[in-house]
Amino acid sequence: MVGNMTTIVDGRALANTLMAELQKTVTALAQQGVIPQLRIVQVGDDPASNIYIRNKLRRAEKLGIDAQVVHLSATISQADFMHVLARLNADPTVDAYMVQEPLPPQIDQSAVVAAIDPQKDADGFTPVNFGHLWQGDPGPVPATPAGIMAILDRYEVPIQGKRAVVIGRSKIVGRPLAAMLLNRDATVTMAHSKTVNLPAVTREADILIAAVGVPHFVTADMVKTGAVVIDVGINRTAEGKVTGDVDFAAVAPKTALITPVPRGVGPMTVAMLMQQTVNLAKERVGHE
Ligand SMILES: NC(=O)C1=CN([C@@H]2O[C@H](COP(=O)(O)OP(=O)(O)OC[C@H]3O[C@@H](n4cnc5c(N)ncnc54)[C@H](OP(=O)(O)O)[C@@H]3O)[C@@H](O)[C@H]2O)C=CC1
Ligand SMILES: Nc1nc(=O)c2c([nH]1)NC[C@@H]1CN(c3ccc(C(=O)N[C@@H](CCC(=O)O)C(=O)O)cc3)C=[N+]21
Repeated sequence: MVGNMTTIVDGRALANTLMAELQKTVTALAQQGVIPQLRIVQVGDDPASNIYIRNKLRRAEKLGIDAQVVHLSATISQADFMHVLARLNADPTVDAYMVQEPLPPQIDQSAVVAAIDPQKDADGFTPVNFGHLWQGDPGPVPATPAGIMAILDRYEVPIQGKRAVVIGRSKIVGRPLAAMLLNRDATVTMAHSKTVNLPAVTREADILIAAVGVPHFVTADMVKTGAVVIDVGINRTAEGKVTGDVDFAAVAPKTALITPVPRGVGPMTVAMLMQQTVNLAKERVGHE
């Protein structure tokens, strides 16, 4: 075992470093009279969403970004929801907004995402920005995969030519992350619930990313010695603690670098949302 050679990522410290850098930009914008405006659309009262949104508001306040929650009833109709989005699109004072997921079943998630103005798309979830990402063009991108790429870069993990395996193909993590890794010249495999003999696939990975939503899903036998392992999972235990998708105690000693949960990818997600909000505000000022 090479346990003494394992780097454990400190996502909170890295997020703090990036936010200190971003602070300079926010201060400079404030001197021009510009305060970045972020809106978070929340539908209902999902307890996990409450925690994430609180983290986002706290971070924004610290930076001097004006972030406000647009709170909608869990029983809102599709038509009323679309009106809210149209208002946000038309409001010239709003730089960026996001619709927190999950959404209630009566809401058509694809229609909602497609209705967001791509120039205000804080999450990079709109079809237009997804298209830009898969074409390798610039634009707003989803925060969680952006945070993962920032971790890889700041910890100087080589990506070009490496074999990356992403477990999970969601719109918010797996798919955009695969595009980002591909754009950086990794050889990317997207694994999911229909993948046959998953451990054989994951053992090939130089960079293994788990975005599954199942505690302890990635076990030591699935990991190549010396691999980089990124754990995206946020799973709540019966005792109310959060745990990732990786069996950390067993897997960490085999890895060159691993992210913990909490304090791994999660804080980076919030940091990337802030960065993107500032970027979109800068673009608005540039167009004025
Ligand atoms: N740290 C952060 O900032 C964030 C954390 N998360 C966390 O990441 C995790 C994943 O979230 P999200 O991407 O939204 O998840 P989804 O539930 O949308 O997707 C899960 C993915 O895992 C795949 N999967 C499920 N079971 C298996 C299996 N047995 N073998 C292989 N693949 C499987 C599914 O495959 P299939 O498509 O075939 O069904 C699906 O693609 C969750 O724990 C979530 O809380 C999410 C967003 C941000
Ligand atoms: N439109 C949309 N965009 C999202 O980006 C989005 C979403 N919907 N729905 C849910 C997921 C999840 N997500 C997280 C944000 C912060 C932490 C976070 O701050 N985590 C901390 C604290 C964890 C805790 O204590 O719960 C940590 O991992 O250390 C985690 C997860 C964003 N998501």
